[in-house]
Amino acid sequence: MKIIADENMPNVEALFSHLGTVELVNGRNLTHEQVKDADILLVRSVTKVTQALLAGSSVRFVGSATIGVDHIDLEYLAQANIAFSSAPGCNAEAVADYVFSALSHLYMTKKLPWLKRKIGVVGYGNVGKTVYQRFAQMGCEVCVYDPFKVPDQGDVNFVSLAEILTCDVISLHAPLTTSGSYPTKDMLGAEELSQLSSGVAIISAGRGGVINESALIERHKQLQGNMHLVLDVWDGEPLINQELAAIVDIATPHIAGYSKQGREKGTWMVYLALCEYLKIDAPSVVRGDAISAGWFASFDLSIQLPHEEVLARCVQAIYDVARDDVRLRYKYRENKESNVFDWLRKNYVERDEFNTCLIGSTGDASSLLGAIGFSVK
Ligand SMILES: NC(=O)C1=CN([C@@H]2O[C@H](COP(=O)(O)OP(=O)(O)OC[C@H]3O[C@@H](n4cnc5c(N)ncnc54)[C@H](O)[C@@H]3O)[C@@H](O)[C@H]2O)C=CC1
Ligand SMILES: O=C(O)C(=O)[C@H](O)COP(=O)(O)O
Repeated sequence: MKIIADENMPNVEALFSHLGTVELVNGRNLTHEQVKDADILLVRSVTKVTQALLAGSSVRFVGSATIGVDHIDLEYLAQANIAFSSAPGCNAEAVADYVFSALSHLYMTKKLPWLKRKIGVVGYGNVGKTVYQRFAQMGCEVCVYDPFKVPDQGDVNFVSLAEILTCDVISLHAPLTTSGSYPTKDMLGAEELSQLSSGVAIISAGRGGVINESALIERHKQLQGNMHLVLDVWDGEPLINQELAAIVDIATPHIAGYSKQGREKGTWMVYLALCEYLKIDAPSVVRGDAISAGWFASFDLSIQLPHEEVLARCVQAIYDVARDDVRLRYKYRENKESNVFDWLRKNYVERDEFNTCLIGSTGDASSLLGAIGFSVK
């Protein structure tokens, strides 16, 4: 059996080699020629899986080690009887960590006191729910907009998009969609952005294109720069709008989900799905072999203040989003080519999830850290 796999899937050879021959490829430039005699295709979000890529090939299973599926023509796969599996939720914790690292950065650099502000989350799927629940458990005033969720889910504070636009912090976790009753393409356009107040913080870690970038630049001008912007995703990746990158607080190359554990979970979930499709028992590889432990086993806090600075110091010890912003800006200064974006992603400096680290004391600060995603005793 021939398996073609994106070279950026961690552990792919170790996990899949017993099923067939694994050939690693650059997913961004994958061609029909490369896949035509493969049986299994394993991709990440940079490969457009379309009829043009697969028609006439022997591929019968496509696995995407990602949450988002906007790069996959699902209709074509169904019609061509090609099985498909993605990795729902694999990196939801990683994206939530990114959000809290971004807020920690805004606190440490601009003293933005987010704990007491009104927070709005867009999208209540695996990522949005994780982010929402972290804020809710911390006692923050948080609301969420998701037109596809019926507002009967316990005490979740579902609101309209108009209300989200009144929030002090807005975190976007909707997929990119261009059809249906609530398409997300340009969901935050000029009209919506005009509702935002001065001093708002926007974190965009869903998909590029959900915010209209020209309208965002314009609104930033109108507010005389009094907006805090954290962008992980961009319209037209792997190119990024340099005018926009220049005005944002944090610019990263679509790596919000790139924790070591999140990426490993993606490969692992697709591996289990393929074993199921092939009707074979996944051999004695247990989850613990496929998902790494973190570098810092635990922290013992000597301070118990429930304060953004205590949270920020712990968060930044595990993952400081500023390092990814600095790397991006440095690389683009050196080289303006489009491959900078993919280079940064391919050569990503590993990071762990907060949950790999145990907080070794009790009290207000440790319960907030538990809510933020750390493990607590
Ligand atoms: N930056 C990164 O590295 C990553 C980005 N993502 C992106 O984040 C998105 C969300 O991830 P998950 O929560 O796991 O996906 P999910 O599929 O579990 O949930 C998406 C949610 O968005 C909602 N939604 C759809 N249209 C909406 C609209 N117009 N307004 C508000 N909500 C809407 C859906 O009802 C659903 O509840 C993914 O589709 C993916 O594009 C995911 C992982 C990593
Ligand atoms: O899971 C998703 O959805 C994502 O956005 C991925 O984390 C993006 O990573 P790549 O698949 O582009 O490596």
